[in-house]
This record gives sequence, structure tokens and C-alpha cells, in this order.
Amino acid sequence: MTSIDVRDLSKEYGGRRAVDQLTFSVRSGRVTGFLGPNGAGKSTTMRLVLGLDRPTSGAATIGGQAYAALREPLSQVGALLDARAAHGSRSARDHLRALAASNRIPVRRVDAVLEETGLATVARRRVRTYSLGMRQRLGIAAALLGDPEVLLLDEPANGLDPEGIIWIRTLLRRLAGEGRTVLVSSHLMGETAAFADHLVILGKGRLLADTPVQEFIHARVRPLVRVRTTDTAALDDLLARHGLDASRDEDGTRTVRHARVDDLGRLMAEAGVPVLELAAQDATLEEAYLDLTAAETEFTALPQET
Ligand SMILES: Nc1ncnc2c1ncn2[C@@H]1O[C@H](COP(=O)(O)OP(=O)(O)OP(=O)(O)O)[C@@H](O)[C@H]1O
Repeated sequence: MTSIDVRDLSKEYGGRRAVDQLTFSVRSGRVTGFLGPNGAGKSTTMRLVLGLDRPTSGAATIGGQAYAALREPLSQVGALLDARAAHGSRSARDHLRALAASNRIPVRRVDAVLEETGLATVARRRVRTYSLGMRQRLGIAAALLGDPEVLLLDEPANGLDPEGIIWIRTLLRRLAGEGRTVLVSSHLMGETAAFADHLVILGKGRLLADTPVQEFIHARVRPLVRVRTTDTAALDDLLARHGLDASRDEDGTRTVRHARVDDLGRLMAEAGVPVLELAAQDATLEEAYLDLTAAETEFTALPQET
């Protein structure tokens, strides 16, 4: 099983640290979501892993080896960094055939990945006529061409329509299910929660979190319960008597903090407060992420001791 290992990795551009002493591992058999605000250093880290840039210090390895030392890189590591990379004047098929020929990949893989990415029917069209979503699919086809164990995909859902988003989600889950190592950067929190098992989160080039998705959400977002009744006065009274804090929506719904559906249901039944709706509100990755980045901003905004 091949892991990606980043150790004490730093990259400076003109004295500014884009990546700052980063250490984390990406394990096989799961999809790792790579998150962070714009400029956090995600693409730079991916480029360093792929040997496209040289670290200022530290190292990044794949299966214990630097990318440059891999004997058949495309058959070991597939990457999507920039969907515009393909030649516009070539057809998707020719682009993939050239890539296969120069990397000693059997040509039958070309048809397999065209099929897999839904491009088979447009494979003879010039790439310049492709939409952003089609180019994105072609970039993913190129990443899959060598049937690699490790995949690094920078914003693969970019430009995809809703059907394409469901397709990429299913593809990522399948690749991880086959035991591959899958690192995927994204800006879309809802999407990341739908396909990732694990998260690596960066902020200003540093590691902010390296955690399973569900643990991250539960550790950062407190449970909420939505409740609606015909007798809001009785409900408010009940909540106040039990010291339960709630926000009030205009339609009479109350969102109760630090509460459990079972406890609140029992209290309402005992007090004879009619229940129209009672439901746990699932915390989202977006909420947990915003909580983390807010804490980080607070931390960085603290006055420096002199
Ligand atoms: N070739 C370069 N020369 C100078 N600065 C660079 C270079 N590449 C990246 N940077 C800087 O490094 C920082 C990290 O950029 P990077 O693209 O890795 O972030 P990112 O997390 O991928 O952001 P985004 O989500 O916007 O793609 C930014 O401040 C960026 O301006």
C-alpha cells in the first residue's frame, strides 16, 4: 500500500513561505480531502509531491521515494493539476495516445479511460472545442491512464455539472475502495464531505488539521435540535425552565443548542407541549471548517508579545 508522506516540508517564494514545515501522510484505501482557503498552499504542496517544484527544505515522498526517482511515474502516480494542460489542436484520443506511448502504457488503456470518464463519444473532437467540464474529465482520464495506485487531483469537480459531480464522487469512492491512495483538493465543503473519509486542512502554509471527517465535524460543531410546536409560549417556557438556549425563527421554529432529540421529546411530552416537528440538525463540514478558520483568525489576530 502506497502512502504519500510529507515531512517538514517548506517552500519559500521570494522570502514568503507558501508551505511552512508541513508534516502529514496520505494513506491508501481512503479519500483524503485537502482543504484550505485560497493561497493556503494546497497546489504548491501537490506540485512539491510531484517533483514539479523544489522544496526549500523537507521532503515529500510517494511509497518512500521521491517522485523523480519513480521508474514508471504515470503508472504509479496519476495527477490532475491544470485541466488546460492538453493541446487544444489535438483530439482527446490523440492526446491520451501520445501520453500512453511516451510512458510505455498499453494503448488499450486509452479506450478504457475514455469510457470511464464519459468521453468515448467525443474522443475524436479537438480539445479546443471542449467545455471546462469536458477538459476536466480529460484531465482525470490522463490521471487514470497508467492505472496508478496514487492519485492527486487538484479541484477535480471544477466546471462539472451536477451529473458530473455525482460521477466524480462515485469515481473517487471506487478508487479508494480499490485500495488506492487518493488526495483531492476542493473548495466545495458539501462536496468534500460527500466523498472524503479524511481531511488535511492547511492555513497559511501550515497544517491546521489532519483528521477523519466525522471526528472533525463532531469535535467542532455542537448538536442542535429543531423543534416546532403550536404553543410557542409553552415551549419557550419549558426551554427556559431547563436552561436550554434556543434561537427563534420567524415561523415559530426553535433551534435548541446542546440538546438531544430524545431528551427534548420526553420533556415536551411530560409538559404536554404539542410537537409539530422535532429533529436533530446534522452539523455540516462547512460549519466545522468555518469554526476552525475563525479560531485560527482569532489566534493570528492576537497581539504579538514583544
Ligand atoms: N510560482 C510561484 N511564485 C510565487 N509565489 C507563488 C508561486 N506559487 C504559489 N505562490 C504563492 O504561494 C501561496 C500558496 O499558493 P497555492 O497556489 O499553493 O495555494 P492554494 O491553497 O492552492 O490556493 P487556491 O485554493 O487558490 O488554489 C500563495 O500566496 C501564492 O501566491
